[in-house]
Amino acid sequence: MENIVVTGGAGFIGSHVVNELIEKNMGPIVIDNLSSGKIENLDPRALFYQQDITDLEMMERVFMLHKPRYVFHLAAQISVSQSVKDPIEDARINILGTLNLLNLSVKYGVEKFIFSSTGGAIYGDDVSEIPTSEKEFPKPFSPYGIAKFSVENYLRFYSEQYGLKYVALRYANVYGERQDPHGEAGVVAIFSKRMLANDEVIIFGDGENVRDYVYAGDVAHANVLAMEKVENEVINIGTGIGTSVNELFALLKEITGYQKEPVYADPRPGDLRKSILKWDKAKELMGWEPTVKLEDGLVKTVEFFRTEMGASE
Ligand SMILES: O=c1ccn([C@@H]2O[C@H](COP(=O)(O)OP(=O)(O)O[C@H]3O[C@H](CO)[C@H](O)[C@H](O)[C@H]3O)[C@@H](O)[C@H]2O)c(=O)[nH]1
Repeated sequence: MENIVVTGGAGFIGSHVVNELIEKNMGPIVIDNLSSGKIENLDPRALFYQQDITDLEMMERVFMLHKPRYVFHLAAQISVSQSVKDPIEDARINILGTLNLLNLSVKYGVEKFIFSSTGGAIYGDDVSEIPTSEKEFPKPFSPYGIAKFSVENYLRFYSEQYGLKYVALRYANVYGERQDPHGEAGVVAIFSKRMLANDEVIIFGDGENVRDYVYAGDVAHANVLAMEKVENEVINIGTGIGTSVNELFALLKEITGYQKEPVYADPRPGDLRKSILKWDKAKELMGWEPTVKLEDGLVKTVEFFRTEMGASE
């Protein structure tokens, strides 16, 4: 069996990638420091190292031992607002941690490096077209987006200099089972959990900010297709469909049976007004398309939180 490393495999999106690989009988080796990932997220059939990507010595041991053919890199400092508060820490993990993995990938002969980048945080607000394609030159507005774009540039360098093949996937707003609703996580997880607990739901601003919500299972599938079908490309992964926070609230209200009205609060500083991604390139190059409609994905997500909350009562 080919060895495949998934960093961040105990995290939200990473655990979906792990599941998809296991379904395909490609049991992966997971590296995760459990800073935001959880052991419960992880399929027990995956081989697990609780290690930090910034620890070069430990990373080298894993690479030396397993000589992976493919690396899916999803471990990251995931909070945009945290990156604004502490750009150095964000860069330490998201840039320097990634460079550790890139150096080791070259040294130990990794065939392809599949990187989780961002669509929402990379293009910024001032775009020439919405839905936005990969042709748009990135103008990231946060240290988080700057770090992701830096890594994309390093990937190009490593491929030209050392022949390391790569794919960078720029995700829209990913939602689904196992998203962590605490702190800075995505709006779908936050709203779902609050509605199920009958807590207040807060909408920042007027609720007309628009996002492109893509289901985590579809994102996981895009990762596996990227491994199999393309090289040295940057590819958007989204649905091309925009949904406002007010619309999202209404959909989740219906699904959960929530009775309260939302509480409108001040706009969140730095929030984009509108972000929607074109996904034609993903279709063209690797035959990917979003398969789970938002309504259906929300039902699955709410079901997950309902079960999880029931289990912890
Ligand atoms: O309690 C909340 C939480 C969010 N929102 C609104 O919901 C929309 C989406 O916010 P998210 O925090 O879910 O996501 P962002 O669009 O800010 O996206 C950022 O946060 C995401 C977290 O899932 C990803 O990291 C993504 O890459 C990054 O750009 C925004 O208009 C936000 O103001 C609310 O109204 N109430």
